[in-house]
Amino acid sequence: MLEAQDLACLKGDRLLFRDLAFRLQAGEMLRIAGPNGVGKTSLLRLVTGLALPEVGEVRWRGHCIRREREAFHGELLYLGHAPALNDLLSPLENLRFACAAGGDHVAEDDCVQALVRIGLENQLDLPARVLSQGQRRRVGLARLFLSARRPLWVLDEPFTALDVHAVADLAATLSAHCADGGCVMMTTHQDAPFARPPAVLDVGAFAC
Ligand SMILES: Nc1ncnc2c1ncn2[C@@H]1O[C@H](COP(=O)(O)OP(=O)(O)OP(=O)(O)O)[C@@H](O)[C@H]1O
Repeated sequence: MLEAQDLACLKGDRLLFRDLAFRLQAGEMLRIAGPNGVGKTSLLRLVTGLALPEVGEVRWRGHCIRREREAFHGELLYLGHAPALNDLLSPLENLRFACAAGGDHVAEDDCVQALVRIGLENQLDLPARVLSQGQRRRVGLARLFLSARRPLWVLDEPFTALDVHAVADLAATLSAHCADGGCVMMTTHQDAPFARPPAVLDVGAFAC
């Protein structure tokens, strides 16, 4: 479904990696590994089309994502490493805004159910500024329950700040998405109890 060939990434005047290639099929999970600063987030930004590679290209369903941008983004859910919340809005308002901004027209009841399912039933109407770091992370992750129709999930450090039960729940959610024919590409520095261990792409192996 998703593949990259000969990718090179330039940041400032520094080439982070080159000749990077991978393939991600339906039902598969790929973990992007490597030390701090090696270029994992930078790779996710290339893969999502938020940044352009210096060399190489990314293909989705055989088409270059630069040429089929709209169709590709309609099938992609990208969650960055920091939950992008408006501190003045509640989790419910933030989730509804994120869905609308991403082009998903989701009913309020479905947003409430997603937040309850991710463990925020007691925080639905609080301003986001009073939430703990783990609760902030959960608000962003609630989108996963509203994005089953998007087969490709690209997640930057989704486990950060989650407690042990939330890590297990998220691992199960990601495993279920793959079992349903979706695919997941993520960075993480921690182990999680996936149904099947993900394939690993070590960006350090392509570092310049
Ligand atoms: N505009 C820029 N100019 C120069 N260097 C940059 C620029 N933006 C990012 N970098 C560098 O690019 C490198 C890769 O950053 P990136 O966030 O992709 O790393 P990472 O592997 O995701 O790290 P971490 O594990 O800490 O999240 C870092 O060394 C960073 O300092």
